[in-house]
Amino acid sequence: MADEPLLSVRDLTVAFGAVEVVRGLSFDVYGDDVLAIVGESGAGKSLTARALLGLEPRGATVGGTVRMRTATGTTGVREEAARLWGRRVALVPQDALSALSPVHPVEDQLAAAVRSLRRVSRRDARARAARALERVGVPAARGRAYPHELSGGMRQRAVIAMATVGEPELVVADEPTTALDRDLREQVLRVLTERREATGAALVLVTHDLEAVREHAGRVLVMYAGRHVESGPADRVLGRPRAPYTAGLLAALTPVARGGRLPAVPGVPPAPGALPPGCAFAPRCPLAEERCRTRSPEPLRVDAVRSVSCHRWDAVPASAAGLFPGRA
Ligand SMILES: Nc1ncnc2c1ncn2[C@@H]1O[C@H](COP(=O)(O)OP(=O)(O)OP(=O)(O)O)[C@@H](O)[C@H]1O
Repeated sequence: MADEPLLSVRDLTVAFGAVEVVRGLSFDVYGDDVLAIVGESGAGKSLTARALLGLEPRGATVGGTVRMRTATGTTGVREEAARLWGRRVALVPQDALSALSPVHPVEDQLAAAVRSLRRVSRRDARARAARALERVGVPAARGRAYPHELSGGMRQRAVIAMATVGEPELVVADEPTTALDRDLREQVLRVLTERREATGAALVLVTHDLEAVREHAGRVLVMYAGRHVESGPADRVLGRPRAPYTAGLLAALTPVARGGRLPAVPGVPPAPGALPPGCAFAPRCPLAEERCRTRSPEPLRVDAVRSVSCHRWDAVPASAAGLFPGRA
C-alpha cells in the first residue's frame, strides 16, 4: 500500500435543506486499495460515493474536501470531475441502464468513450472497444446489441468495461450488483475486481454484502446514520469488530439469522431529520449507557490502522453472537 493516500476525504457532509444525511465523514483511499463502504439502507453510502465525484443529486449541498493526489500535486476531485471523467475517476452505478444510452449498440458507446479519451482512429477505437468487452466477458457478437437487448449481468459487465477503458486511477462502484441475482453478483464483482487489478486502479465499493467485502475488499468503512462507525483492514474489522453496530451486521450473516429473515440489527435506523442526541445507534445498542445517549462519539484510533466511533468499543465481546445472541 502506498504511503500517501490517492484520495483524501475530510469532513464530508451532504445535506438536503437543513437535514444532513452524511455528517462529517473523513477517510483515505490508497492507490492499490479496495475500500468497501457498508451499512444498512439509508446510511448515506451512495450519497458519499456520488459526492466523491461531484455526482450528488440535484438539491444536495456538499461540504468538506475531496482531494486526489496526482503526479503534479493534489487536486479537488469534485471540482474537476467533468474534466477528469473516465481518465482519472469513473463511476460504476447501481443501474447499468442509467449509464448507457438506449439508442446505440454497446460497442459503439465504448468506441466513442475510447475516442473521447485517446486520439485513435475509428477503426482502432472499435477494435479496442471489442477487446475491452471481451475482457469483461461480453462476447464479440453481443457488442452489436443495444443495452435493453442484453441481460442484466451482461449490461453491468459492459458498464464495467466503459468505466475502466480509460484506465482511471479511481473507480467508484455504487452497489454495482444490487440489481442482479445472487449467482451473478459474485461473477460481476469478480470481473470488476479483476479489471481493477489489471488497470491498477483503486476501488471504492459501496455494498450491503459483507460476504463480498470479505472476499474482495482490503479495507472497510462502516457507516451508520451518515457517520463513520468503524474503519480499518477488512479482515480485522470483520474478524473482530470493535463497534456494536458492526457486530450486529455480522451476526445477521449467520445461517440462523438468514433463515429467519431477521433484520441485520433489531430496530431500524433513525430518520435523518430525527436523530437522537448522542450516538445515533444508542437506541438499538445493547451496550449503550448514559454518555452514549448524550455525547456523539468521535472516531478514535484504537491501533495503527483502525478507527472506531464508539464510547464502548473496548466492551464489545470477541464474538458478534455475544452481543446479538438472538441473531447468531
Ligand atoms: N435526492 C434525495 N433527496 C432527499 N433525501 C435523499 C435523496 N437521496 C437520498 N436521500 C436520503 O439520504 C439518506 C442516505 O441515502 P443513501 O442513498 O446515500 O443511502 P444508502 O446508504 O446508499 O442506502 P441504500 O443502501 O438503500 O442505497 C437516506 O435517508 C435517503 O432517504
